[in-house]
Amino acid sequence: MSTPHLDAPRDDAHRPHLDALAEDRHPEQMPHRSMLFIPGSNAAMLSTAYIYGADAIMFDLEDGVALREKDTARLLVMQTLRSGLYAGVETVVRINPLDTPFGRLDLEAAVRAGADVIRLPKTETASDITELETAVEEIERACGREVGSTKLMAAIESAAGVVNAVAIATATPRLVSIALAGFDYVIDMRTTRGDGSELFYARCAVLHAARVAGIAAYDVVFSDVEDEAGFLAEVEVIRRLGFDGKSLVNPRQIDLLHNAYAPTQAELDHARLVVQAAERATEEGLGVVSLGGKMIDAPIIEAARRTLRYAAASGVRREPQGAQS
Ligand SMILES: CC(=O)SCCNC(=O)CCNC(=O)[C@H](O)C(C)(C)COP(=O)(O)OP(=O)(O)OC[C@H]1O[C@@H](n2cnc3c(N)ncnc32)[C@H](O)[C@@H]1OP(=O)(O)O
Ligand SMILES: O=C([O-])CC(=O)C(=O)O
Ligand SMILES: [Mg+2]
Repeated sequence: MSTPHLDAPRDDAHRPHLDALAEDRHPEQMPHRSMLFIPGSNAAMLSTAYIYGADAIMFDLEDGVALREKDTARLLVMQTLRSGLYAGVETVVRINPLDTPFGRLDLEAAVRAGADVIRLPKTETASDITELETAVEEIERACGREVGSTKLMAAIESAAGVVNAVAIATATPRLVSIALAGFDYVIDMRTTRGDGSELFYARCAVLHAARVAGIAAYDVVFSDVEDEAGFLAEVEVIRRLGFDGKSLVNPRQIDLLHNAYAPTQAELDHARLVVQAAERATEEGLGVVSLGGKMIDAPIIEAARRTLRYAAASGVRREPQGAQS
């Protein structure tokens, strides 16, 4: 099967002058749309996946790796992190839970090799995160990594995790994002994946927790990589709810997701006008900003800046073939 977007040059024609307009390029202000899972035991995927353009790459040591391959996967991921191949991408390592025989070994390897973020699966309580933080700090001190430089993220995979989502999301400033993990969650809830109604409460709870904490929120993986329409329908739901993005299992899903999060040309044009009007008002020392006779307030300016950031990251939305006028 072919690998779309592998050889395609980045299409910068959609991105004129946007970098200058998206004024804040600090990593915390950048979109967190896509986090691509790579099984840590798959050497071929590890050696090529930096080319796909995901916002973050997640090297998996947990459920995507067979028991007999746990040690090999840990070594492979460590070597990959040290290789420098992923220098331009946010690197995330999903470790095994700390109460398994592999968790501490995974953590030690990931922190020492310089992972940007540790993803803790099956997080159920705030103390799961504070315990992780204590262990990370010990390793940072032991290996000379700056204390606090390893960020954390929590994956919520159970009813307990959902109920404790706010406490988890606010457990430490090291926590930069939170993800809902649908497969384990529906098992815990004694249901199955369906039309999305089975995830509605959990999605809202995780999302509200993320917003209270001021961190990014990732939605569940969509496992049928052949079902493009189903994937896009799910993306539209989670984008409308307010998720920053999704965990992904296949490179083909990256561009579909980024395009769905890109603003339309009309949204971009409006955002530019709003930001320009706001900047003019600041220069002229005016307290109130007006555009076309309408007052523009802070939330509108913030939304416009967010639109520019998304456009800077992925250009203007391409409509599906046949939908263009
Ligand atoms: C519930 C959970 O815990 S989910 C998390 C654990 N699961 C995972 O990590 C699954 C990761 N994904 C995969 O293994 C695969 O994408 C599958 C099994 C879902 C689909 O496999 P395929 O149908 O073979 O994928 P596809 O045909 O699109 O592969 C095309 C190319 O993309 C590569 N590729 C596929 N998935 C990935 C990935 N996640 N990361 C990097 N490269 C990938 C393939 O190696 C292949 O490369 P090649 O053309 O150089 O040979
Ligand atoms: O963490 C994820 O996104 C995938 C996962 O483990 C799950 O759905 O159970
Ligand atoms: Mg899981």
